[in-house]
Amino acid sequence: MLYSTKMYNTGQDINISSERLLYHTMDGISASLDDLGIKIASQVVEATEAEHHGGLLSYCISPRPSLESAESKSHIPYKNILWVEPVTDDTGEVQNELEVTYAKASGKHSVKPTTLHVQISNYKPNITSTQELANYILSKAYKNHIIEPTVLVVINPHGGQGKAVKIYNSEVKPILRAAKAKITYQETNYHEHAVEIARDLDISKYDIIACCSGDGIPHEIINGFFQRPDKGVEAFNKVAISQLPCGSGNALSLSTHGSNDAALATVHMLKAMRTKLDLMAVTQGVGENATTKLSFLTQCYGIIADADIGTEHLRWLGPMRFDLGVAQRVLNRSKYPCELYVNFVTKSKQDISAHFETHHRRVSSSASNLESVSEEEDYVKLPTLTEENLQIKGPQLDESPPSSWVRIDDSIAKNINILYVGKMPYISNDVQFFPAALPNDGYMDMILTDTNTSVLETTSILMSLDKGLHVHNEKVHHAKILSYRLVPKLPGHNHYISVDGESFPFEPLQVEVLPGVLTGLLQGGNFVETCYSQ
Ligand SMILES: Nc1ncnc2c1ncn2[C@@H]1O[C@H](COP(=O)(O)OP(=O)(O)OP(=O)(O)O)[C@@H](O)[C@H]1O
Repeated sequence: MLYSTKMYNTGQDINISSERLLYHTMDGISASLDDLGIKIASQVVEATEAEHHGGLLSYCISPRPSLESAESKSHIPYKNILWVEPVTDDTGEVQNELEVTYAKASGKHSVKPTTLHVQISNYKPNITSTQELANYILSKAYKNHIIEPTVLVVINPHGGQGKAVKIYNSEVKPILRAAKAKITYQETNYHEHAVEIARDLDISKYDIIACCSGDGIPHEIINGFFQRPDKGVEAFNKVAISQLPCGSGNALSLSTHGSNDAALATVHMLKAMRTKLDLMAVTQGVGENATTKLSFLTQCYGIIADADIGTEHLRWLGPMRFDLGVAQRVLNRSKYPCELYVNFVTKSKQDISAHFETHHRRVSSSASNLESVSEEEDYVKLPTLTEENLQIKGPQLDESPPSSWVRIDDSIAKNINILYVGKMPYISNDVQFFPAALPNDGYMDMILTDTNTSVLETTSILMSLDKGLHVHNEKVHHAKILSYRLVPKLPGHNHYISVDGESFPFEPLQVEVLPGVLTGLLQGGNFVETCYSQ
């Protein structure tokens, strides 16, 4: 999947701090612990500042505001710490020093693991050995996260125009290794191989499936779980699914880890909070031919689906093919008539803002409560899923939609140019298409535009996608919904329906939310910031 060409940042990963540390990494420098991390003794910093005029060591990833308050120059926040263990001498005897491995800033938007030796002066009286001290720091570094997780890496070697394996080896693996994750490596050998991998997986072996790919592999893993005899109940309960951005479309990573950089996303994944995410059940066909697949990201009909999937033959053009495809269809006033039935939740854009604020505030405050709970009551317990949660409740496609569903007026439905429904805010690096999307509010966001809007206005709407401001344009229909049915009313030739960026049959489809099915890994239990949360 591919959306938009501009390669600047979401603004989420500029949180890498420019704070600096100045010392030789193996000196066993004096340090102390504070609430936020390891504080290097000020005299060490001063002495080494005088010594060094360049080659500074900088560090720090900062997914959430808690790091912004970290002290400058002399501080390694717990959030950056990947591993801590006692230093041993040549004979294997444990020394009074710790080896700390942490994520250090590398370039503007990335990180790499770096190691240093510290001597901590202040620690709790009940800590009686260097190993206990290391364990204590690790428990702070991985508060509400799994220490040494077992990770199944599923990698699409063709992802990211063939760069996925290289990105994994150079950026992802060093971070996973530094964090002592237990890695199982599995390449996909053909389309839908990841469905089989997830369907047949021994889930008892893994904490996380890390898809080193675009959004296609997480889509397949989720659907592989759904094909298990229990519809994936046990798998969804046990294993968190995450994406490390190695593909051309990395919406899952952008929306959850806030980064298109694979190393930074890996650190964020390791430090993220297990959080329940809603999925969407997409049904096509009737009777015995009815099939339901799960969608975690989007369904799309109209200009954007055609500009993405309908321009595959222009791959040689690179990412530009998508923008050209959209521009051509906007200028041609392309329209995509359909019948559209929607089960609305919100009636106005004010309702959406109010809903977002309430839900977002609730999640943020429960996440900060979790941060402040004692070390003993450490781990987040998620609600347990049952098969009931995966039951499809909507009518068959050959039955009438329920009377509570609104049929969209023909003045709009016959003139649609973009119908886009989503569950995650970012669909590409510079496009927050669904800025009001929430991880587990039980609703989808529907966005609709039609050709009653002028070319100029449509262009201006598309130009405001980077900041998510398009949703405030009065010509853009935006609502929180529970379910919908789309019946395309144009021939399928050269037209597409895309689900999570994958091409689906060009025929009627019905979609409903399945609340809280997927176990995902989110920073503080929320999606990254959007124009709604800022
Ligand atoms: N070994 C393989 N050979 C061919 N196709 C594969 C292979 N492994 C995975 N695929 C398919 O590649 C598609 C795209 O995967 P993914 O989203 O991970 O990558 P991407 O770089 O974002 O790709 P694209 O730009 O094609 O969307 C998926 O449909 C997946 O089934």
